Amino acid sequence: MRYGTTDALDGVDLRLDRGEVLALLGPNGAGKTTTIEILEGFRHRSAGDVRVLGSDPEHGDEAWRARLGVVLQSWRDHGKWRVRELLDHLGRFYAPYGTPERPRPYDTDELIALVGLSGRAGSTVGTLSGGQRRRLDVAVGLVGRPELLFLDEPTVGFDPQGRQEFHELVHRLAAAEDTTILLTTHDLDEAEKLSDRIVILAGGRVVAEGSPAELARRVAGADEVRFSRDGESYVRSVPDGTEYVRGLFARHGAGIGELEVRRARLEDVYLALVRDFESGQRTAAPAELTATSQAAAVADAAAVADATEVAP
Ligand SMILES: Nc1ncnc2c1ncn2[C@@H]1O[C@H](COP(=O)(O)OP(=O)(O)OP(=O)(O)O)[C@@H](O)[C@H]1O
Repeated sequence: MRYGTTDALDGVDLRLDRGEVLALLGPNGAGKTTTIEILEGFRHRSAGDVRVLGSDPEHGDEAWRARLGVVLQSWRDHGKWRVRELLDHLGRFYAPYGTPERPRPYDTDELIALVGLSGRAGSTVGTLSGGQRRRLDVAVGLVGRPELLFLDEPTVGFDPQGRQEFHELVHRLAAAEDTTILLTTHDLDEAEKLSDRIVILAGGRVVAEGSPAELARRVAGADEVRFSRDGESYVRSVPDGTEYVRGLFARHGAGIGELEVRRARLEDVYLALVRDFESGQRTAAPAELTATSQAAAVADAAAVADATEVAP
């Protein structure tokens, strides 16, 4: 994807399997939104091959579109509609595309309950709080019971309880409804909790890819062990915390106190990778992290060259 003379995405190659939850992470301007807008068919790519649910998004018809759910970063209109009315209305567009396995649309009240808006079903959209508005955005994305759901920073403005309920919803959608989910977030804890696989973009390129655990293992001296002995405090950075602690007790037994083991978190890997990238040390994913799974392709994006934009 090129804007003018700037490559916003270069050589991005990704694949999602049915029922998989993939999180796209990366600093501001990394190319996350551009990637998902290309996959949604909202943006003409400059070059490269893309297949989403078997079709090129630029040529996707209504029946194809009905199988997708989209939650954009922000969406402001319909202020005078009431929550139930709006979802009822939008749901009607999906009715012709229902199948026995995937009845469309969702029952409106069931959907409202699913996103935790039952108390506001009769309220006008303009009177919702920021977090409630975001829940409605998620409901709009879900109303057609999508097979593939795009979520661009879905939990911005959610309170902790809303966030947890949303995480449960995502797990339920992926497990019970086999919904494939591609999400972007700046919340690394959220990415770690929600996703089967994480792709980290920086400067329009994939700089790392793997499960949260695989990525966490990438940090050298991954575990941090803190303890005290004879009144002195120690901090050690070691590859395997369990083995180190075993040795510690074998040598010093009851002399060890205040033990704390901290495993490497996704946040450590993420910050290290982005720092490397920004200092010019890393421009592409390490080979061992780029192997992707072989199962059915849902989305495949690649890019370089010249571009025009289409309105969503
Ligand atoms: N319509 C546009 N015209 C020109 N450049 C654009 C356009 N849209 C995005 N860009 C540029 O493309 C790059 C990627 O932007 P994108 O919005 O995809 O990043 P992002 O990873 O989603 O960022 P954020 O985390 O801030 O949402 C940025 O450098 C941005 O300035």
